[in-house]
Order: sequence, then structure tokens, then C-alpha cells
Amino acid sequence: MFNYTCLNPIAGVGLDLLSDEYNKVDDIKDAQAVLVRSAAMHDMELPKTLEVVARAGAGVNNIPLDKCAEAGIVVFNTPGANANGVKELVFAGMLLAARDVVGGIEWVKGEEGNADVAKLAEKQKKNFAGSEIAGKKLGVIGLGAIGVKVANAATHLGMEVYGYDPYISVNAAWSLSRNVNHVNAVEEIYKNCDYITIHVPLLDSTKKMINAEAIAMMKPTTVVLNFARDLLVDEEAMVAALEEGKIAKYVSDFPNPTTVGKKGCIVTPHIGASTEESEDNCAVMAVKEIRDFLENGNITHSVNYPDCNMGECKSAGRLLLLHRNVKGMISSYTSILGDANINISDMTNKSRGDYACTLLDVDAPVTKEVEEKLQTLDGVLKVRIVK
Ligand SMILES: NC(=O)C1=CN([C@@H]2O[C@H](COP(=O)(O)OP(=O)(O)OC[C@H]3O[C@@H](n4cnc5c(N)ncnc54)[C@H](O)[C@@H]3O)[C@@H](O)[C@H]2O)C=CC1
Ligand SMILES: O=C(O)C(=O)COP(=O)(O)O
Repeated sequence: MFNYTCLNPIAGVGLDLLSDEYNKVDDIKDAQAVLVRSAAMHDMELPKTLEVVARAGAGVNNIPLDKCAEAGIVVFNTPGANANGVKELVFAGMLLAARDVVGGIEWVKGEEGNADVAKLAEKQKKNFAGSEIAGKKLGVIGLGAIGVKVANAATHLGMEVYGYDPYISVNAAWSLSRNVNHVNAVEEIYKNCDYITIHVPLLDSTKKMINAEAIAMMKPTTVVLNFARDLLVDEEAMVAALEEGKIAKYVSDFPNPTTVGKKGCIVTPHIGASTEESEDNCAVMAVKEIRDFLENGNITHSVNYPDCNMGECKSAGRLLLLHRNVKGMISSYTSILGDANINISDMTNKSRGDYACTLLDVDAPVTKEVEEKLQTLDGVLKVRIVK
């Protein structure tokens, strides 16, 4: 039996994939698995029982990744599962900045009951006129799951697209339309683009990436779109630039006191991934990741441990060892198992930065005594008898 808890509402289509072996608990202190969206986990006490956290979404800045890794808790996210939902809202954001759709709708609402509204509208509409996005230059910073979709779709809307991502993955590069122009220096985007959209994760290296200096390079007509995280932008500098007419609009999906109600700011309530399809996709992927991890010891789409996968276990037993990426770990495991007369029939070892993972299929069940010996080895963070 596995206990799990949900720190945010998780779509039913995902939870339905949990078998009778899974029991929902209300308190994280009783859970082996956590399903989470944007709930802040940094200040939460993580119980010893906890083995896995699955973020039904992309951004993991709400989760203490290193603290989890140190405690042998594997964290997953669901890459790409909500990318289309965000992509579509980015275009809504662009159009809301280009045309005064909201102002126009508000004006019409104010005319409720006016029999002459149609005639009046023809006079008023000049107040809500705008421009088209076709033919404009769009700069996409970060060409991952979302950035690639935004860039490709923009080419179909007749935009001239420029993409910047020094760390682009091979898969993303394969998916990118050849009509997207590659940019090596992000300053080119700041200086030349009419629309600039950012799709990078929030990391120490990306915090306030769009700062006062970057904003100063932009044209007075530039629109900046931020559907990634508010802390990626120096929003004080952004609001000041908008106030002084140095740039045109800032569209953000992250309301906070700095931007809400400020001149030129169009802010939505973090709804980029709030579509039926994205919520379903994320929940399904997160639940599958948890099941494969708890039932088979496999790690796919982890953000704090290496991916490590040996499929379904066909041997008498399987061990999962989460450990530091230091020398001598595997020889220690083999000698402990050898001394206990247990043959290793298959093995995978992967590392990522400071952390590593070893999966061992064995020909005889592993006893509690052997498990304890492995657990007390220097460098071992967690041992789990999967089977
Ligand atoms: N508004 C919302 O509801 C949502 C927001 N997000 C945010 O969007 C972010 C991106 O999501 P995905 O595209 O799915 O992630 P992803 O991991 O597929 O793509 C991120 C891309 O950013 C690139 N990158 C990293 N540092 C960079 C830098 N300094 N300069 C340029 N590129 C850099 C990476 O190489 C990668 O290609 C998430 O981390 C999350 O914060 C994601 C989903 C929903
Ligand atoms: O996936 C992400 O990074 C998001 O920002 C979506 O957050 P949410 O799952 O809607 O709370």
C-alpha cells in the first residue's frame, strides 16, 4: 500500500490511474508520494516517509530540489504537458496588447440597455483601435517546450520570429521551424523586437534576466510578455519604464503588488496552464511517473536525480539506491550483496551533478539486514527494496 497526498487539486483523469494499492491521506506527514502544482513547499517539513514529489506542471521553483535530493526524495515534473495551454495564452496576451479588446468590451458593457448602442459603437470604436501582429518582430527567449511552440505558431501568423536559447536541447532544436531566426546574443532581441516573450525556468542564473539595462535597449513600442515567472523580470524597472513611456506594454501571468493596476500592465491570474487539456495531461504524466517510481524504482523526468530506468522487474528482487556521485559506491554495494550470497543479475547506474542512482536486479530477495548495511554506507542517501 502506498500513501499519497495532493497539495493542490489534481485532475481526476490522473488520480483515476492510481490502483487500489494507493491510499489518499490528508497530511503530508503520512505520505510516501506528493502530487503538487504551485503550492509552496520550501518551508514545509518533509517527513521521513516521503519518497517522491511529482509536480504536475513545468516550473519547480516552488520545491526545495536540493533539500529533497539530500533526503533521498526524487522530484519529477511533467515536461511539455501544459505547453500548448501556455502557448495559446501567450497569443491571447499579444492580441490583448495589440488591440484594446478589454477596453472595448468594458465600454460595450457600460451601454447595457442603450437602444442606440450599435450606432454609438461606430463612433466610439476609434478609441479601441490597435495594430496587427503579422509582420511584427517577435523575440522568443528560451526555446523549450513552450518557447518552441510559441515561435513556430508565430511564423504561421506572419510574424518575423527570432529565437534565443544557448542551452537548447537536441529535441527542441529538431522541433523548431526553420523559419525561426537564430539569435546568439539576447541583446539583439531587446534592441530589435516588437514583441518579446520569455520562456525560461526561474533559476539563480535567470532571476531578473530582463533588468533595467535590458529594458533600456527596447523600443518605446515594445511589448514584453512574461508567462514564465515574475521574478525573471525586474518589475520595478519595468513599471518605471512603462510610466515614462519608454516601452509600451507588459503582459504578465503573475499578479503582484508591483504590477497590478499599473500603467501599461496587463496581468492575468496565473492561468497559463489552467485548461482542461493541460491539467489532464499534467496529472496523467505525474501519476504515471509516481507509479513507475514506486512500483518499479524507475526514474523518468526527474529534476533532482538522473533518469534511470530498467523497465519492469523480472528478477526475484530489485533495489533502488540513491546516493552521492562519489567513487566506490558500486563496489561497496557489490561486496555487501556478494557477502550475503546475492547475485546481481542486472544493473544501471546514472549520475547527475552531485547525485547518482543505482538500480540493481538481484536473484534472491534482499533481507532487512542487508538493506540496513547498505543504508549505513557513507554517501548513501536512500535505499529502497522495490521488490
Ligand atoms: N504561466 C504558467 O502557467 C506556466 C508557466 N511556466 C513557466 O515556463 C517555464 C518554461 O516552461 P517550459 O518551456 O515547459 O520549460 P522547458 O524546460 O521545456 O524550457 C525552458 C528552456 O529555457 C532555456 N533556458 C534556460 N536558461 C536560459 C537562458 N539563460 N537563456 C535562454 N534560454 C534559457 C532552456 O535551455 C530550455 O530550453 C517554466 O519553467 C515555468 O516557470 C510553465 C508552464 C505553465
Ligand atoms: O507548470 C508551471 O510551471 C505553471 O506555472 C503552472 O502552474 P499551475 O500548475 O497552474 O499552478
